Amino acid sequence: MNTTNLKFAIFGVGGTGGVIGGYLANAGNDVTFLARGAHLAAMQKDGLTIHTNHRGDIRIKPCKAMLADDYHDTPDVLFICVKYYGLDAAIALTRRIAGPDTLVIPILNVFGTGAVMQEKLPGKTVLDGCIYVFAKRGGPGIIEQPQEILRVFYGFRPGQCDRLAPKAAALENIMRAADIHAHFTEDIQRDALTKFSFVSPMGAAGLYFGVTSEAFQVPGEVRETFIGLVKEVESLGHAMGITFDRDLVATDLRLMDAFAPGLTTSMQRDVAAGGPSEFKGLVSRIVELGEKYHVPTPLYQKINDWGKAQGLA
Ligand SMILES: NC(=O)C1=CN([C@@H]2O[C@H](COP(=O)(O)OP(=O)(O)OC[C@H]3O[C@@H](n4cnc5c(N)ncnc54)[C@H](OP(=O)(O)O)[C@@H]3O)[C@@H](O)[C@H]2O)C=CC1
Ligand SMILES: CC(C)(CO)C(=O)C(=O)O
Repeated sequence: MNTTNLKFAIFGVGGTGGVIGGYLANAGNDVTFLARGAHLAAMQKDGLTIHTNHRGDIRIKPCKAMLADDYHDTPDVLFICVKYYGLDAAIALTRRIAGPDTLVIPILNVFGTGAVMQEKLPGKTVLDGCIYVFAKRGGPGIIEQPQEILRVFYGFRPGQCDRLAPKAAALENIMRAADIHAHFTEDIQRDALTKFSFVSPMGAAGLYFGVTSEAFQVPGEVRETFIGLVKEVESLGHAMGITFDRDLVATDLRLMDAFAPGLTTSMQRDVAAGGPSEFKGLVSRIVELGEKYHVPTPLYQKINDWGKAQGLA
């Protein structure tokens, strides 16, 4: 298995896919961006530009970009970077293009996405993953990344065949060389739920109170609700048999307190834009899991009921 020159395909070139693919391509890797519409047309004509606040503009030109339907190669690594409501298309694409040696890595915020995909894709290797980044699409061909944070975790779930572990380990080095803080972790469920324990409470409370990052950084109802939601996720994790390697409340508060003012989660931005959102995967899912594992989730229930009344769930 050649792990020195990996071929990457990125499905979904928005905030996350644009940054992962853009950094990899900028470091000289072979990256194909699978996109659509005016964004695709702009990438094909003018390349992909990532505006960052910490290292200026990153420009990928020429940029290998095409419609997913036009991709007929077999990538070594396929990053799935669409929203949860785009997962059916991701599953169909993976079924068609992933080979026996392809690592498929979904980085979605919705905990458990890899297992959901794997169930529908026997014979493929779908890991689980998550990402810490703030990024969104600007105009066509443009990604905005206003914060420096960029960490990607991925790994095999317990019991999953890890025949491709050497390739997954090589990937970690390739990503690090591209300035992506990658972690090929031995406990992706722990690490993905740790990430979830931040983004879900921030998104849920942010929507419920209609606030952005600075409101979480001062004592009061917003911060207390955030802490309460983190604790509910933590209890659920314990009930699911996950052992965390850190205090989630302290970790999540530290992360929150370091944020610039005015930041929101991608779910909040989707709701603000009036389109579909990941509310079901990020909020309702915890209520369902709470019922399944007999863990009380009163704050999630309250916000879920509110979200249902708003038409979000
Ligand atoms: N953005 C962020 O800062 C973070 C996001 N996340 C999570 O990462 C996941 C991805 O989010 P994000 O990157 O923000 O999402 P975006 O909406 O920014 O990007 C998704 C992209 O996928 C494209 N897409 C969807 N379906 C197809 C298709 N069939 N063919 C081609 N392109 C397609 C969309 O195109 P179109 O616009 O045409 O629909 C869009 O450009 C989510 O689970 C999110 O919660 C996690 C951490 C941070
Ligand atoms: C935690 C956060 C806010 C940044 O990684 C995120 O995941 C999101 O915007 O969806």
